Amino acid sequence: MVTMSQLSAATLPFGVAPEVLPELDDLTIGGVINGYGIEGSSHIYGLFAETCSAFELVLADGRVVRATADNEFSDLYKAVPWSHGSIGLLVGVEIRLIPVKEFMKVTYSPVVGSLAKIAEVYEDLFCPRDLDQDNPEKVPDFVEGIVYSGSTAVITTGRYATREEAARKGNVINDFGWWWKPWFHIHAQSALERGTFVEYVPVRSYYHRHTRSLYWEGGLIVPMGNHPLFRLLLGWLMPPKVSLLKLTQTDGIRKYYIQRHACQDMLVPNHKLAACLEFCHENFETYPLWLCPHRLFKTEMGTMLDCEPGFSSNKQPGDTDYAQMWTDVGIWGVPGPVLRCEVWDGVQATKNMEKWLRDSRSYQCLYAEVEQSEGEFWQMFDPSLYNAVRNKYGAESAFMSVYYKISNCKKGSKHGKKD
Ligand SMILES: NC(=O)C1=CN([C@@H]2O[C@H](COP(=O)(O)OP(=O)(O)OC[C@H]3O[C@@H](n4cnc5c(N)ncnc54)[C@H](OP(=O)(O)O)[C@@H]3O)[C@@H](O)[C@H]2O)C=CC1
Ligand SMILES: C=C(/C=C/[C@@H](C)[C@H]1CC[C@H]2C3=CC=C4C[C@@H](O)CC[C@]4(C)[C@H]3CC[C@]12C)C(C)C
Repeated sequence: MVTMSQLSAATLPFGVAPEVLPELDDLTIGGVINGYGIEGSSHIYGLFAETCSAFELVLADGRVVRATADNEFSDLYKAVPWSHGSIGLLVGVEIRLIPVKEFMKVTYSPVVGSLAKIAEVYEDLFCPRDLDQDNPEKVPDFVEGIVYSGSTAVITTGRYATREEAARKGNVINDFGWWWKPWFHIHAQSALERGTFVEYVPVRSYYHRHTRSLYWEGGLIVPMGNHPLFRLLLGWLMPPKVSLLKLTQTDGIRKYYIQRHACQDMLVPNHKLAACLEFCHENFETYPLWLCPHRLFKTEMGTMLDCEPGFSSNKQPGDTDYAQMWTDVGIWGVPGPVLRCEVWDGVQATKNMEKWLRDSRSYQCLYAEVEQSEGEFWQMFDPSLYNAVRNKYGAESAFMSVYYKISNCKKGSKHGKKD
């Protein structure tokens, strides 16, 4: 139950931070490990779970074990991410910390052109085609892309900077973490008019930059939330607690979100990004889209997700023998056809997306609505290690299987179809 906000507050006074710190204040360590956690530094370090060196778990038989990548419980260590609490209860975690500086030098670069051009510029900014593996300083510490329409995007890159550098004459310091400041994605969008600009941001405000507006979902819940007067007087109230929203969600709101709203993340290898953006445009036409690069590591044991088969012999910019460069495409908001009052079927759009992902050997994020069948789900994810670990540690008789926990088939029944 330790949150991302508590984590950064506890580590930054010592000049250190986790390698990957997902942006929303209230996400929990347990949630981002058993589900998945990502941030603009994941192109270097991978997903949050990969930055942890040990998990302490309570197993179905009551044993408390410490699992690491190379002890007798290494199978548990590999199987916990994406398992959604269906293997054991995570009660302790050892997280790797890195030394960090007090500021982030943020560069906002506008891109105008086709979706294919956006994908190309985005990729060039964090893994240049001439990437020299011996020159890692060419690679920024943080990267994210926000695609505002079928032809416009702003890619932001961040590099840690000292207080002295930030304070140098001519540099702009902008602490956009304050409640009266414009929401981050709106501020970033101004690069489309201003052109490329650079500013220095206190590092904690940068880490949590999407909290106040829940990326851009906050605008749907509080439509006037970014109005200057609202920000000035009531901005400190933002964001509404996601757990409270979930708890108070009525059937009507839930149906609206499933049928007339998109909230999905697609994980794709980078060389499929342009095709994925085209697919998103045809299937959802929802903007902005979020692009967050991350490395996916090849593992000997296999996990629920792994690199694309054959990637080592078909290496793309940024790939190594042991990790492939992927991107999380976040699709959150009201689809174009719904805005234009046209017919649009949210369930069908999700099914289309799941099929596209299965056909492309890519993955869906499981916090979202999952419509695919159990058989299709296990075509997308690799069940080998997951099933072996559940069987070996007695989880099968204690915890519901991940598919029944997260999929739509359980809705309406307390324990899911299988139970
Ligand atoms: N940048 C990012 O990475 C972001 C990620 N997210 C998504 O939000 C989720 C995290 O949200 P959060 O509210 O913290 O988590 P949730 O409470 O939604 O938990 C996510 C899953 O992990 C399980 N879980 C949580 N803690 C434990 C634990 N200690 N031991 C075993 N299982 C556990 C939950 O099981 P149970 O249901 O039984 O509680 C649930 O299935 C992530 O999984 C991610 O998909 C959202 C926004 C940003
Ligand atoms: C996974 C990522 C980001 C996801 C966020 C955009 C969504 C995660 C949880 C989402 C929400 C949860 C519950 C809600 C209650 C509803 O009544 C309203 C919608 C919502 C607030 C919904 C909004 C989107 C999320 C915050 C990435 C970054 C990996």
